[in-house]
Amino acid sequence: MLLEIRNLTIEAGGNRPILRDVALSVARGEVVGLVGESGSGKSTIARAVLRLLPQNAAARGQVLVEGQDVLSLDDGGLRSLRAATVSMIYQDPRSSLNPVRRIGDFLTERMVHTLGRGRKEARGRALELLAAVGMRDPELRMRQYPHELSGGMLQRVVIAAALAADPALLLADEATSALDVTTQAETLALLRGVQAERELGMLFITHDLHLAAAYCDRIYVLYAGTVVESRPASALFADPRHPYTAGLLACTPELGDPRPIKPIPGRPPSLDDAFAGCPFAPRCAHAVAACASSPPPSVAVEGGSAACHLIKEEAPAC
Ligand SMILES: Nc1ncnc2c1ncn2[C@@H]1O[C@H](COP(=O)(O)OP(=O)(O)OP(=O)(O)O)[C@@H](O)[C@H]1O
Repeated sequence: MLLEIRNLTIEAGGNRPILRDVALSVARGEVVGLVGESGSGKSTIARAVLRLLPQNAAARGQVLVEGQDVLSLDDGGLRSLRAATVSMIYQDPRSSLNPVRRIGDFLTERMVHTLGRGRKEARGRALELLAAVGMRDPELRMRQYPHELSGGMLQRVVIAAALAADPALLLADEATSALDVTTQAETLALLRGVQAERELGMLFITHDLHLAAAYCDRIYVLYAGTVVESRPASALFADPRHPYTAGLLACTPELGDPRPIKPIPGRPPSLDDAFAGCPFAPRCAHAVAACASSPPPSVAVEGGSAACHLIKEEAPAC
C-alpha cells in the first residue's frame, strides 16, 4: 500500500483531539477522496502525511508511506519524503509562489535545492513539466511573474512543481476550490490525466461530496476528526449508510431535483466539547440512547465500513 494510516490520533494543547483513531489508505494509481466540513480535520490528515503537525500537537498511531512510518523517520528520511515521494498542492497557488520571482526561477530553484539537479538540467525539466501540464509557450511562461498569469495557469505551475520529483503520492488540499467552474473542470481533468499517466496515488481533499463522488475511486467521510464512512465513491453516492453522509448529500442542491434542500441542523462539536458517544449524535435525526453514551462500532457495509450504532453488519457479497 502506498499510504496507510493506522489508528492516527492527534491532540493539540493538552488533550484536545483534532483526529481520533483515523484509518485510511491510498493505493498506487488510486484517487481517494477525503470529505468533511470545515474544521473536521482534513488538512491535518494531509499535513500528518508530511509530518507537518501543529506545534504543541502530539500524534499517536502510524502513518506509513511505502511501508515507512513517517512519524518515526529521521531528518534525512523526512527530507527525502518531502522532496521526492509526496507532493502537496494547496488551494491558493499564490501562497506557494513568491510574487517577485519569475515562474522559471520558482520551478528550477526547487529542483536545484531540493533535488540536487544542475541548473541547465532543471531548466530543461521545468520546460518539459510546463508542457506536460498544458501550458502553451513554456519559454515565455518561464520569464513571467505570478501576477502575469491567471489563477488557473498558476495552479498548473504549482502542479508542474509538484510533479518535478516524480512523486508517488499527491496530496491535493482543496486544490481546485478557489477556481471558477470552467477552470476548475480543466484543472480537475489535468490532475486526473497526470495521475493516471504516472500511476500516482492521490488524496483529494474537498468539502464537496458531489465533486468527490464524481471524481474519486473511494471516499472517506470525516466528521469531528473521525472517519464516519469509507466506501467506493459510486456505492457511497448511490446508497449512503451513515446519517451524516446522507445529510451531506441531501443539503446540496442538484439541477432538476425538485426535492427541497435539507440543511443538517446544529453545528459540529468544537475541540473543547467532550463527548462519550458518536460525535454526530446531537445532530442526528435517528439517534438512540446508545449514540450519546458509547462510541459507535465500525460496521462492514457494501465495499467499506461505517461507524454507526444504527447500521447492521452486512455479509460480504459472494
Ligand atoms: N495548531 C493548532 N492548534 C490547535 N488547533 C488546531 C491547530 N491546527 C488545526 N487545529 C484545529 O484542528 C481542527 C481541524 O483543522 P483542519 O484545518 O485539519 O480542518 P479542515 O477540515 O481541513 O478545515 P478547512 O476545510 O476549514 O480547511 C480545527 O478545529 C482547527 O481549529
